[in-house]
Amino acid sequence: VEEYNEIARHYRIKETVGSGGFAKVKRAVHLPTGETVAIKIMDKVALGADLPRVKTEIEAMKNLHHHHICRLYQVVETSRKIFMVLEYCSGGELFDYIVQRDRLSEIESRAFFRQIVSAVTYMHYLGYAHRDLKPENLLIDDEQNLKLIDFGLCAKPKGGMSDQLYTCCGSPAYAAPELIAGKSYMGNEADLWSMGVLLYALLNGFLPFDDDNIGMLYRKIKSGKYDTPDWLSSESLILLKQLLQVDPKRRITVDELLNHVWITKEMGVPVEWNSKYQTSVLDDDVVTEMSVHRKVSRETMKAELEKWNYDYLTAAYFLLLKKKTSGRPVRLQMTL
Ligand SMILES: O=C(Nc1ccc2c(c1)CNCC2)c1ccc(F)cc1
Repeated sequence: VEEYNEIARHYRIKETVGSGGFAKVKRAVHLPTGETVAIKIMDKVALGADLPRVKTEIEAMKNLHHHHICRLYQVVETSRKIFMVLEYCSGGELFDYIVQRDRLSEIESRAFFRQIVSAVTYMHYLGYAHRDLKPENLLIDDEQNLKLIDFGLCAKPKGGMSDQLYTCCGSPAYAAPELIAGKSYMGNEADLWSMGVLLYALLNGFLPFDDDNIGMLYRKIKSGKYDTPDWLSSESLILLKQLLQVDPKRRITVDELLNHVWITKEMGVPVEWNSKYQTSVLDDDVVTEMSVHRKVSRETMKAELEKWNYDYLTAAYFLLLKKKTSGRPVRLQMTL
């Protein structure tokens, strides 16, 4: 109970919308703005050795501001719990979306895959590799936009993307051959393989490499051989072949992917991977509303906000900004 007091002061917690390994996710309402959020709740004792993964995820999300990456609004840590207040994605997981439809058309797959390419290119550009790309980690918001989640395994090698990574991680069915071979591997190259598995899942509704026996699964991945159902177009087959290249050095790169003929087909333009969010400059309307509401000067409020503490102020700022971009009034309802 006292664990929740801290969070309950500003949020009305609603139903559980997901529960994974060591986290439970609940829908909640941010009381000062009325906006809906998702709160990921973790128990530090239950986390055990996985606690560093949560710290990794929090630090990464603080630096990743992109319209196809789930936004972190606030972090609350009590003696026993960690609460991450995140962007709510009412459409749930892409995984369930595909299962409900058996498989997606090439046109719908292209629309989603371009968003994934946008998010992953942005991450790679900032020196991060996700390393756990799969449909369960892609959520759909209320405008059919994909939002990438779960940065617990992402890596930002010290020496930039050229640094090799060693830890084996992620979900086996999406893992690149070089990763399961235990060799050193490049995070961005492994992400490209996983994107190939993702594209295959979008277009077919099942996985290219699958087996209940982990040894058999690894053999299939290393073989690089997968079925090619007759509904796949020749262009789709070509792109899959370029992504699911067993040799990482022969695999397509994100730069080649951005304006690939399959990616631009009927869209006419390459993938725009730059973030639409402008976080370096504070929004005037939001600063005004917050400074008036807290009865402080704009300068004081700006100075507080620019600390980016990911506290109630950061959450109120981002959620007011979200209201503004969605065309809703930039108003705070109660004392912060
Ligand atoms: O919003 C989330 N999940 C969510 C929201 C709504 C629904 C679901 C998940 C699944 N059932 C349909 C409704 C969510 C957001 C961030 C996150 F890290 C994890 C989960």
